[in-house]
Amino acid sequence: MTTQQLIDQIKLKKSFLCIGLDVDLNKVPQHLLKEEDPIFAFNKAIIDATHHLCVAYKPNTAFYEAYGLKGWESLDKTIKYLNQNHPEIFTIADAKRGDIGNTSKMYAKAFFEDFGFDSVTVAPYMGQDSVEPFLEFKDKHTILLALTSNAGAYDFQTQTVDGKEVYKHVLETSKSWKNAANLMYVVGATKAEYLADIRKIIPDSFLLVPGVGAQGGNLKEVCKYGMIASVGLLINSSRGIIYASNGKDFAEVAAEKASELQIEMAAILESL
Ligand SMILES: O=c1ccn([C@@H]2O[C@H](COP(=O)(O)O)[C@@H](O)[C@H]2O)c(=O)[nH]1
Repeated sequence: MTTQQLIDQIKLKKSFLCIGLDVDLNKVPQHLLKEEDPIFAFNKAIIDATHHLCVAYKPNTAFYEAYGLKGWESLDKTIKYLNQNHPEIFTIADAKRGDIGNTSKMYAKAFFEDFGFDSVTVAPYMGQDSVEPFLEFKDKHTILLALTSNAGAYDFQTQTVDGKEVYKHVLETSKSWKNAANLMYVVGATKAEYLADIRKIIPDSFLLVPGVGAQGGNLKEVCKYGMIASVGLLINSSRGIIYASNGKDFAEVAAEKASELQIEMAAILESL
């Protein structure tokens, strides 16, 4: 998917919501455990109930890897279901990969070609040659971790090196990489106060912003400092939506939670 197609969807749906599909079998409704593939059954129900309210889905691969081969199969079924039934929806493999060049090439092939995701999250720590293999894929997006939502972000990312915070080095340096136009960045919603500075370095890039909902990030604050004319934001909520109920009404209640965010987003877009 191109960035323009993503922007068009945001305008059409009046939403820049990304729903996180972080499936934990200890949290899904009990009745689903009887299904042959409870993870896929859960995802399918959530997607069927919410696809009109969001522009992206983000399965975090950890929640699938945790269930071994069966988990990978559930992830594969989920992405195939999305690509077949909702090809207009942007898909993110939250896998946080990145390794020496020839290994990164294999990660990129796996997520972009085999699974068919539109994007994958990548850690910048190993530098240029670990990220550029992801950037080679046309109309695929590499979402680089810049300033993450967790407390540990202060351990390294905000530390100063040569008079500048490490996350700023990541943003500035990555702009010079080959096919940098295929880069997006992760900035946590819990770090909204950094967004004005971040926008000075990357005024036009899309940001994936996790941390609204369960982690306490504030949607309005993020938009105030991070939104640009072409919106430039994908706001993720996972637990706050998908586990809003663990009863038989789980998908309906997830849709209500997603709708609350979408209505808030529509109002913000209106005032752009
Ligand atoms: O900085 C980051 C990067 C990734 N995440 C991931 O996003 C979701 C957030 O889930 P919630 O349930 O809405 O808190 C999850 O997959 C994280 O691994 C993040 O939170 N922060």
